[in-house]
Amino acid sequence: MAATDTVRILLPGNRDYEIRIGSGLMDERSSWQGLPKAGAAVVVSNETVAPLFAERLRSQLLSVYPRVDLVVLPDGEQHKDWASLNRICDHLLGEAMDRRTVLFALGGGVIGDMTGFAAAIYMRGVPFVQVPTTLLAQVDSSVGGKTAINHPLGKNMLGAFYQPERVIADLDTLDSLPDRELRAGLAEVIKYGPIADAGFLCWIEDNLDALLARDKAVLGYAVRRSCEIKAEVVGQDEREQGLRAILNFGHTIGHAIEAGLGYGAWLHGEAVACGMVLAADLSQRLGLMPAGFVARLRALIERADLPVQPPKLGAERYLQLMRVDKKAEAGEIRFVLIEELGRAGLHAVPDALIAETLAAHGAA
Ligand SMILES: NC(=O)c1ccc[n+]([C@@H]2O[C@H](COP(=O)([O-])OP(=O)(O)OC[C@H]3O[C@@H](n4cnc5c(N)ncnc54)[C@H](O)[C@@H]3O)[C@@H](O)[C@H]2O)c1
Ligand SMILES: O=C(O)C(=O)C[C@@H](O)[C@H](O)[C@H](O)COP(=O)(O)O
Ligand SMILES: [Zn+2]
Repeated sequence: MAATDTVRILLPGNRDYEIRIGSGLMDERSSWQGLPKAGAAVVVSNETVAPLFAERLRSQLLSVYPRVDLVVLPDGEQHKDWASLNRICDHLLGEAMDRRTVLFALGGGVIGDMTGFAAAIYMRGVPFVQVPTTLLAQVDSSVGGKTAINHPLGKNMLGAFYQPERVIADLDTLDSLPDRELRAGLAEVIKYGPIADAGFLCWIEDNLDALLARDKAVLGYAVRRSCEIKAEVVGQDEREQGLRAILNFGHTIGHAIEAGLGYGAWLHGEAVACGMVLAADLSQRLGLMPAGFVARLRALIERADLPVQPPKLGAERYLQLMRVDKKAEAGEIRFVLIEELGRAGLHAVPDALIAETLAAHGAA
């Protein structure tokens, strides 16, 4: 078994938690020791992931908690909604779970975001642990405490900042992940290069084939470096008052694509990949980056077999969707743009330039 990597996220008020990354962590007793004590644990998962891992997790947790329940939700981004959130809350209340109860999010980002939100609001807050089983969740969504559900009018519009007790990223769980989901996760890995670490972008370019071939050591490094970058950013700006917005590179258009097409039509990572190409293009149009950067990022995204051509929703529809983006202020749409390789910032972009860029990419 490979060694476990631990990334620690340090937060204001002397709060911190560990992100443990490695093979076989699910079946390791120490993964589940030292968590808050409770009379019960509740594992939240979905119809796809529960049959794969829930019994293994449950049997480990039974050595720590006297009772371990399982809540199984329908699978899919279209179910990241009130109905699913209510199902978690209904179970907790129906079983009279007290405020010490520990929730375990077993699955991808959809389960992680919803379980975290349920933990944030149940009895005004119970502890929760992230057990991410997709690449996307291991490199991004399980870390940093953004929890949410979607609204038909906008992505992740209802949620809370609420940090987990620990993240257990068992690389072996990725063995069963469909290729399309692996590629979607790579979009968020690629994101970290332009916004924070030019060297990591080169490393991804050099190792993309190994990542796609699921080389465990290479995947492990991608997860660790991604978590290190995210932990560093979130540690400085937990509630997105400034710096943290850089993690939204590619998301302004990405979220518009997801909501505009209906949740689940494109995967989150696919929408972000395409959104990064357009945001890179905007960075060039505003004179921040040379054309070579746009071509380089686009080539990498294409090599990862991720989409670079946005759906044709029309400029007006895109603008309407982006006006409810969380980064928008007073109707002004703001994008995370690349300022130099490894550095990004938030920029207000005029509607006309956005429309021009969308048209240039066949989206208008
Ligand atoms: N909170 C954050 O900071 C943050 C960051 C990035 C993304 N997100 C959110 O995360 C979500 C996307 O997450 P995702 O890409 O993990 O999608 P997902 O949770 O829908 O999982 C993708 C698919 O893979 C399946 N799956 C999960 N693990 C598996 C495994 N080991 N083997 C086989 N199948 C498996 C799932 O059932 C699902 O069908 C979006 O809702 C996005 O908004 C949140
Ligand atoms: O953690 C963050 O901050 C991010 O922006 C990470 C993103 O990859 C993620 O998709 C996040 O959920 C988007 O946040 P939102 O605030 O735009 O909903
Ligand atoms: Zn994202």
